[in-house]
Amino acid sequence: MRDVVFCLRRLLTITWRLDRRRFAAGAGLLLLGAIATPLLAIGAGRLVDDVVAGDVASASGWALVVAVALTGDLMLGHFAHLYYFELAEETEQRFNRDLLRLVNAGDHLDRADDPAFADRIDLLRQDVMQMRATVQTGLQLGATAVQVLLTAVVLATVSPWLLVLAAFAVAPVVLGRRAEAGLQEVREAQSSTTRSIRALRRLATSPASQKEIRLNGGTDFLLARQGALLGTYDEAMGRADTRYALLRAAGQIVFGLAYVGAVLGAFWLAREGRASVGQVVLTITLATQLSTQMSAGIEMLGSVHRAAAGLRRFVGLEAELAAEHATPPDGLLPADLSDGLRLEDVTFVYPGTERTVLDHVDLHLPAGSSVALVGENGAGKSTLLKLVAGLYRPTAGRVLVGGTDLATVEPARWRERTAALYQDFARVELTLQHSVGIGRLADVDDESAVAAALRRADVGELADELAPADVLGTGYADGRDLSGGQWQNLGFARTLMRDDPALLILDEPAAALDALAEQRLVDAYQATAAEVATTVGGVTVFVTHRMSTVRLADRIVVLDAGRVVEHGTHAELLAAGGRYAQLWALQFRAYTEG
Ligand SMILES: Nc1ncnc2c1ncn2[C@@H]1O[C@H](COP(=O)(O)OP(=O)(O)OP(=O)(O)O)[C@@H](O)[C@H]1O
Repeated sequence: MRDVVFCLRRLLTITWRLDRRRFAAGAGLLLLGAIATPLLAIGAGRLVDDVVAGDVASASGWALVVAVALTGDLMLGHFAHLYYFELAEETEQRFNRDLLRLVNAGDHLDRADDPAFADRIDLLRQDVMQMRATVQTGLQLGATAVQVLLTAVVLATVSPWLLVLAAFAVAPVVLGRRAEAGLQEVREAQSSTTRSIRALRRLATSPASQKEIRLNGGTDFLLARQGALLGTYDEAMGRADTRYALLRAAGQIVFGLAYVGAVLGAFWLAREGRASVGQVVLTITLATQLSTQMSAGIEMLGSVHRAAAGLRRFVGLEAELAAEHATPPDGLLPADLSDGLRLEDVTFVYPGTERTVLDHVDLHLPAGSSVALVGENGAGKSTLLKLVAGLYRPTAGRVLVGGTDLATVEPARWRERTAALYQDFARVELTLQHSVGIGRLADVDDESAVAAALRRADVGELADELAPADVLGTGYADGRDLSGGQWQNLGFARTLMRDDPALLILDEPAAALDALAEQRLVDAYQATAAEVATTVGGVTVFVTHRMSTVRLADRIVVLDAGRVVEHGTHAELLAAGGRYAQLWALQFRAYTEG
């Protein structure tokens, strides 16, 4: 019961604050409807007594009361619905906004990269739907409680003994609650199965994976796996559902027996001359209403209970994130960044994993230099880029910017000075103007700034083909989808919206580009790197597997299994005859033999 009280108090307080007018109107109409139901029973009882006594005038009056109560009973709920429907929608929007904030809370990516976190967010999205429904259910539950109370009071006017019936009505509630709790436990125990089912569904339906799955005829394979998981889930839930139904039925039987007792008791009172025919009718009507109210109440309690579990998850995550970000660093960047970037004995392990991805890395990236990171797949290049961008904090060691530990700098300060295009660049499905402009929020609507960024990225042809107001992507009915390379080009332009970065990061910026576009990008990148170096002394760090681009860098750093194994200029590393020289020879041979 604590859960129910917690949920209703929290949720109804939120809805009350969101829209007092709709709340008051919806709740008021529901309450009036709640009063109409017992009034109907009272009117019907009195009407019968007047008919038996032949009192036409009074009978007409009570008939009118019955008619009004009946109309109220039927109509008020509908009118209330108009109000609480919108209230529920506002509440859903508010929770969705909060969820978005929670997902994007914090200045680091520790959470965003964590699949368990993604799963929690997935679950919270469903919880929000449940909470939306509970706004309506919560108000209806309040009205039902009032109905039950009034029904009990009216029953007591016939005979206080009839209150025993109301007491027996508690049995289905208690057993129903226990049944619901059991169901919830099984649902939670099955959460890893439902998580796998969701992951398979995503795999089978996401546009990114669908092509390959179809080509390989993998649909049946996925369906079979999903079928097996669904089988496990259905078996566990089937057993729980049966138990649930039996417990609820037991509660209803207890109440049913009490109901028969109450009706027989009313007959007995009438036969003894201690109750009128009308009071027998009243008792039968109220007892029937009580049964309906109790069973509706149990349903509603179950729904509130489910919402309470969701709300606790929500509040828990809020508290967790608030504690994590309680004291973010608030230091400033040093005015003098001439020392460039330094990694001092940096070791890194992704949160929730055990493998060391960067292992005691010491590195100096001088101001105004361009640095290429080279290494095999999984060597740790992208991870190093995320660390210098401040998206992750080193597990051990320090990243220094202009001699200041990045861990002490307010994250937003460093973000303002960092421009990055990552390997898994975003397809920002907005208008061309916003898709590029979002790279520097202050200029998001500035057409000339976007045009300049497109020019710097040398993607003029694409820009000529599109108008700033053209909507991009498949997320909109009239959106225009772009090729992978075109999206990457726009990503590059977005990165170049910042024209004064202290750090410019390009992680495989040409992976999706054709040869011509790649050459353009390399030229544009070189021009930008040179500009960044001379104007603001910025450092450009890039990752590419194409050695012809790597050689253009001032310094080359070779990573192997999370360690820096070589660094120097192209000429120095060739002369050293180490790993870099091998890689160079390999690609050079491939070209000449090809
Ligand atoms: N979010 C993550 N959570 C856990 N491990 C990760 C995560 N991202 C990367 N890794 C692991 O860290 C190691 C280094 O990955 P990283 O992406 O830095 O390599 P890379 O050198 O950039 O590789 P590639 O050339 O393939 O892009 C890999 O073993 C990878 O599996």
